[in-house]
Amino acid sequence: MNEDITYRMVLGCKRDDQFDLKAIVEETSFLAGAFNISDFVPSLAALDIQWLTKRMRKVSKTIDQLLEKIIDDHEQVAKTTSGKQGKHEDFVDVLLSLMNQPLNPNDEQVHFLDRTNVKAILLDMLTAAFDTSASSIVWSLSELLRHPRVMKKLQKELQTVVGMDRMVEETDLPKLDYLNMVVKESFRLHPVGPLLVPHESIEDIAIDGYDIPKKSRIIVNIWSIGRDPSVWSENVEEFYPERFMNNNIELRGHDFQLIPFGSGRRGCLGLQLGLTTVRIVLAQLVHCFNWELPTGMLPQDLDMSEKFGLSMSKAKHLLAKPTYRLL
Ligand code: HEM
Repeated sequence: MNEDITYRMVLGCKRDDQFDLKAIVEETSFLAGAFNISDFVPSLAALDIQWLTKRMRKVSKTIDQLLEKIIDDHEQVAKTTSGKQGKHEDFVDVLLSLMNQPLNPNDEQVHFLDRTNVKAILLDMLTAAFDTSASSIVWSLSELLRHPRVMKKLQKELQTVVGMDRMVEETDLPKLDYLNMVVKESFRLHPVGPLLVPHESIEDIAIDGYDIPKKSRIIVNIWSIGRDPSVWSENVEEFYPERFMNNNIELRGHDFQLIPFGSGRRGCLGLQLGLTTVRIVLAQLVHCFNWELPTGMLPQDLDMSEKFGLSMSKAKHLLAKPTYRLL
């Protein structure tokens, strides 16, 4: 489902079965976050002893073919619909409309965007959008399966606010306070970007007695912040959404104890979309279905190990049996 949403949202088209987007994005994220010994011993780079460069070349060729095809298709459609009224424009169309525009009216040679830039932006959006929402939903549902009390309470809220004769809609989301707390609690324990993306300090600064010079590479470990008892309290390892009951801690980057989307200028630009996707999909899964773990498995036995990469997903797939529950 997430693959379909991403295709439509970023590429403005239906899924192309010729390409396995999930595998492409997973391989790209793995390679981007992989430990590369040549970063520390540059003289080994030419040997490519971990075969990372070889794999990167292979995946980059596949990505290029996919993006070239998407751009070609959009250019074809643009030619045939040019000048027609009511033409629907998607994200790729907007980027293409900016392609080859002069950045400076007095200098025709320097362009705002070229074809390579367009492909890079599309790849950035695909990798940033694809795994993040899906992983967050899997983590949240897994925590609900491990905590039947929370699952029941959430189902009760959905039953009261939405009823049992229709599905949850986006307009219901502001009324679903407990859902909001469940999602925050899940992001606290399982941020899909545990180290955000590397930032750079723009001025000299001292934090807690440590001097950090201007232009330092800054890695913010939000995974640790989310599990720091001095920030949250003693029951920090427990999945307990009620901790958000009487406070205004938000996910938008103002409350530094909870920044799963980062903060500031380089924070996630898909925050609103990602958050809405996680909330609506989780709400529908919990509202439409009762969930059971495989026979004999107890909630506390559910494996919650993490797979570390550029994004942090669950190491083992979640297996659970749904039973439809709406009227
Ligand atoms: C639950 C879903 C998502 C989560 C948890 C998430 C999380 C993040 C995080 C932690 C960062 C790095 C921020 C920083 O270092 O300060 C980021 C960056 C980014 N995200 Fe998301 N994201 C999600 C969904 C999306 C979606 C749906 C899109 C696009 C439609 C998107 C586009 C981006 C982009 C383009 C950046 C890079 C921004 C920059 O470097 O300027 N994200 N995201």
